[in-house]
Amino acid sequence: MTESVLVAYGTKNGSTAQIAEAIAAVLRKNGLTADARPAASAEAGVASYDAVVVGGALYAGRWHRDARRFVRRHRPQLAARPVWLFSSGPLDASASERDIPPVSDVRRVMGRLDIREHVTFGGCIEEGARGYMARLILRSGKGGDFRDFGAVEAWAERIGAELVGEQAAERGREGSREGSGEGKG
Ligand SMILES: Cc1cc2nc3c(=O)[nH]c(=O)nc-3n(C[C@H](O)[C@H](O)[C@H](O)COP(=O)(O)O)c2cc1C
Repeated sequence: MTESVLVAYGTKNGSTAQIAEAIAAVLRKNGLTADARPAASAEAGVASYDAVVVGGALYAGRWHRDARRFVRRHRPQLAARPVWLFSSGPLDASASERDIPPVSDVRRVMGRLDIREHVTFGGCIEEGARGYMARLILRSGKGGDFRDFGAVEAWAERIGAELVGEQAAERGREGSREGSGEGKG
């Protein structure tokens, strides 16, 4: 059976949702089933998925509340699956130039769940963004789109390769068990 991946995201202005969609699209290209869903939506249940990617926008040094709540709510199911995390935030090229360490909310998750990897991608704030601070950032000319979709897709390719590789290895083990007659009788 094809492995299925949930890409759950917490966003305020929509740019993290687009990163999640890009990740899901790459996973599908790799032959997996993948859904990008708002972390707050009821649909974002975990039980029917084999692996989970959770992403959240960064606001004032915090991982988006929906991403935090999602992890809290689904922790037992997440603990039983491969999990990757991402953050999106920096409004400059820094995330493309170096690894940006996880914020404390994400570090806390990493202390409680054995996740595969966390990465921080550049963020985006554009005309129409909600909130006084967002408007202030835009007015001061510090807005823009700093998301590096090449980096996002490369990361998703790695996740896809890992899952597809593990799936093939599992099938190989099942095949050799059947071949040796193990489990029969
Ligand atoms: C009020 C405000 C606070 C922000 N705080 C941070 C921050 O602490 N760290 C960071 O890397 N980016 C910060 N950002 C940038 C956002 O994380 C970035 O715009 C992100 O792409 C927004 O994601 P969203 O469109 O999914 O809501 C902030 C943006 C705003 C408007």
